[in-house]
Amino acid sequence: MNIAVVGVGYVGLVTGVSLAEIGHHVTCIDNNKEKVHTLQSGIAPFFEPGLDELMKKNVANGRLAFADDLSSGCSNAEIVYIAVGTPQKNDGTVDLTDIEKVAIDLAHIILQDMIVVTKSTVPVGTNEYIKQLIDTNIVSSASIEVVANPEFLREGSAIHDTFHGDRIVIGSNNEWAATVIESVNKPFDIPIVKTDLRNAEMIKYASNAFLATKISFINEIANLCEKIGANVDDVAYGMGLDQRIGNAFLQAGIGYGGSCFPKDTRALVQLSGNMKHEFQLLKSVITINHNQQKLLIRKAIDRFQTLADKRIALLGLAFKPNTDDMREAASIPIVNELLKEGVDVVVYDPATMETAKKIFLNNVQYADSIETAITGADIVFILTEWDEFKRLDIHIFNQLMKDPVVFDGRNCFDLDQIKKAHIEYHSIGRPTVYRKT
Ligand SMILES: NC(=O)C1=CN([C@@H]2O[C@H](COP(=O)(O)OP(=O)(O)OC[C@H]3O[C@@H](n4cnc5c(N)ncnc54)[C@H](O)[C@@H]3O)[C@@H](O)[C@H]2O)C=CC1
Ligand SMILES: O=C(O)[C@H]1O[C@H](OP(=O)(O)OP(=O)(O)OC[C@H]2O[C@@H](n3ccc(=O)[nH]c3=O)[C@H](O)[C@@H]2O)[C@H](O)[C@@H](O)[C@@H]1O
Repeated sequence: MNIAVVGVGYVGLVTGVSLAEIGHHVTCIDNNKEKVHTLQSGIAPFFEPGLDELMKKNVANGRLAFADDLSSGCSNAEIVYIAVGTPQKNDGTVDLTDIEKVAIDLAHIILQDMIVVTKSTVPVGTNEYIKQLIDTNIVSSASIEVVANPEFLREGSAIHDTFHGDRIVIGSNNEWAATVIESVNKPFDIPIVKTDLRNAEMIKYASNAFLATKISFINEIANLCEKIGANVDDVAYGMGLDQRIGNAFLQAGIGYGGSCFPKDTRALVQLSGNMKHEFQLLKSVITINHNQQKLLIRKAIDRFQTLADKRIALLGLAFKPNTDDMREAASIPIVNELLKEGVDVVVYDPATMETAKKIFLNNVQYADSIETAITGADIVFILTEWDEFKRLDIHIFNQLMKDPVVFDGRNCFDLDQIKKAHIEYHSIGRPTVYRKT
């Protein structure tokens, strides 16, 4: 089918490329001309494993194109996907400005009947609002139907997730539109859940909130494990074997970040508040996460009393490995707090250095390798579990630091391995390993 995708961010670009890969003719549209220009020159505007190859392949076979203008980009489209951002406002509610703009702009250019599919994460009721906005502003006699098709991909494995997802949710109050979108997605060969608009919107928020809850839960267990002398990795393994619990999302650490869990959990708390329903559990999940992000600093202050004038090397700035995204990464509050404590901060990340420079400016030093970062450091904080860190020969800390003290916020190393090295090692929810004297 002929499909237009509006918004070429993580979700829009991956959606457009994947729909082209399964045989549709897709035009990806963005109002950021620079982004479109970059895409037209064959370069993806962000790092995502496997995306470049698939993008180039489908541009070359004529199924994928890019446009910076809604009208020309949608000229042949039978279906338009909306994948623009839905950021958070200061009060925690969702900012629907971009969604509203796309809906009204579409109403001005739609000339033939069309299905409008929302990929963006939007509060319950938004798809009905989109239909109402288009219906009241439409200039032609065409009619539209709306479908909520929330996205479940993860950054860093977006292509894999799209082709091997657990389910595709198709929400519509119109059976015909739902059936068309079901057939569009059939080649993915992934179980399809057909439901109504509100259920589909709620499935997305409930899923993200549940995953965030799992993370805060295991982090609380980790904090308790430290106090009672247990090891959270072993505890999580033992819990996860129970299929009712499952082993995914039980990795203890310094909390969740990224462009979605923090925003979507706050939005759901807000949405419940609007319905005069206090979502106590989710509020606690958010508070636990907030505290967890600063855990390494509390541990370091307990250990050293003051961090003033210490040189601390941060390994990892991205909110998780395999992405150059630092949105709501734990590294940001950690750096800000360390600077307040008077710490001399040096940072290294395999993918986010350019982004980091825009955030931390001249307030930190930027290293071009792990070795440069840790040379002469008093303390190392590990904030992201990049493979590059997990594969490190841990003796490197002895070689390049005087009295190596490592605070690992992602449990990158096995404790038995650490015991063989001559370092002091603090991790999350596991016993501290002290240097042999
Ligand atoms: N990033 C992720 O991993 C996931 C994101 N989501 C949701 O998907 C939505 C999009 O997220 P991202 O792709 O991360 O956003 P993003 O911020 O990376 O990209 C949004 C794009 O929309 C463009 N845009 C904004 N207004 C426009 C307009 N009027 N016309 C054309 N283009 C316009 C922007 O220039 C930008 O390129 C959000 O609602 C997010 O919550 C859902 C699942 C995963
Ligand atoms: O709505 C969204 O945008 C997406 O949000 C998450 O995807 P993403 O944010 O890309 O990354 P995750 O792999 O879920 O990790 C999120 C955060 O949780 C942390 N995390 C994850 C898993 C875990 O066990 N422990 C843990 O601390 C990660 O370090 C990271 O900071 C969801 O996993 C996707 O299904 C969803 O589509």
